[in-house]
Amino acid sequence: MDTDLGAGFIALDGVEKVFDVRKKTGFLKRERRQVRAVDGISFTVARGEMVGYIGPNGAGKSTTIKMLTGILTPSGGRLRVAGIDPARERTRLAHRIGVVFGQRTTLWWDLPLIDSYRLMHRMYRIPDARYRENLDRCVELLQLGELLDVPVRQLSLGQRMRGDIAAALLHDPDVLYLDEPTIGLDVVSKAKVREFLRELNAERGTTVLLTTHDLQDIEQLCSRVMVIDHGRLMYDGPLAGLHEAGESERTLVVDLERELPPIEAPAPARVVRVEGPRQWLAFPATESAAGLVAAVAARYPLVDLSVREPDIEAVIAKIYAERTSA
Ligand SMILES: Nc1ncnc2c1ncn2[C@@H]1O[C@H](COP(=O)(O)OP(=O)(O)OP(=O)(O)O)[C@@H](O)[C@H]1O
Repeated sequence: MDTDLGAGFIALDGVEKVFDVRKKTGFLKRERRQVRAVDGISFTVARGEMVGYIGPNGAGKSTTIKMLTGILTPSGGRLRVAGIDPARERTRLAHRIGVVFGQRTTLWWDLPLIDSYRLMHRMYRIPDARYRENLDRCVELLQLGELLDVPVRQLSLGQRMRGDIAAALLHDPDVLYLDEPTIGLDVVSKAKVREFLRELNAERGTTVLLTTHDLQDIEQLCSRVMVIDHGRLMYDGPLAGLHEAGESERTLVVDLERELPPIEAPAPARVVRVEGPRQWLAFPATESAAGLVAAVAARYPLVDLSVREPDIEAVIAKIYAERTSA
């Protein structure tokens, strides 16, 4: 199917990326191998959409993002971001996009945060008034006020991440690529980052493509999710549909007052593990936990309980197994 590249703000049509890998197999002997990191991907993202782009390790997510920023040139297919061919006009595109890689920083390690921002102000030739306005807004919403004079290496991971997100937004990009923006953050920092992204999207209409292993990032931010595996698009639709496609389950972890036989839970919930007074009950991710919690609490002496979200890798693995066996 030929995707109309004019239709989406981000548009890919049959995009491929093949890496030539040379592996040493002996003295003076090398084997050449090709890795199809992205294997014919087509999708469009409308302006202002917030989309999750997920998949297991090595699925091809980073390679896709690198092609969308112009860092890598596709081996085949066509792509456009804001009407621009990224590989051909990387510098022009740089003024339209912001990128945050959770595991790396674009900030200068030894400089106070504000100095990195001043450097970006000049690098991107951001008009003074716009720079001021964007900086003030980010400082306020991301609570960076007290951190501006602190060298980046002294910031905590959560503070550094907020600093990085601000850096990606100083030039007012139309598109923001986020690669694992909440990785390693504590619950409070995660909430702050998510809240900020929601506001950014609602107020500015920034288009966001989000890569994450944290299903809650997607749940709280994205109405649409794309799943990629082995360089191919396996699923494109709402998150709820992903749960159904993968028939995923959540887990209710129950701490009882004492060791007891497995809890008799209302079907389809069932006990999947017992360890002393702690029991694990699996139930469909599409159902609310409230009914199950009430049923258990009415009959058993509880000390504590918590709900665990389905493991995203497990959901994807199930989808993949179903598609390949179909
Ligand atoms: N520069 C490169 N040279 C050779 N192979 C590469 C290169 N970059 C990526 N690959 C390979 O391409 C495949 C896809 O990698 P990619 O980094 O895009 O996956 P990913 O979905 O981002 O994974 P992760 O979640 O681990 O970051 C992997 O098999 C990887 O080893």
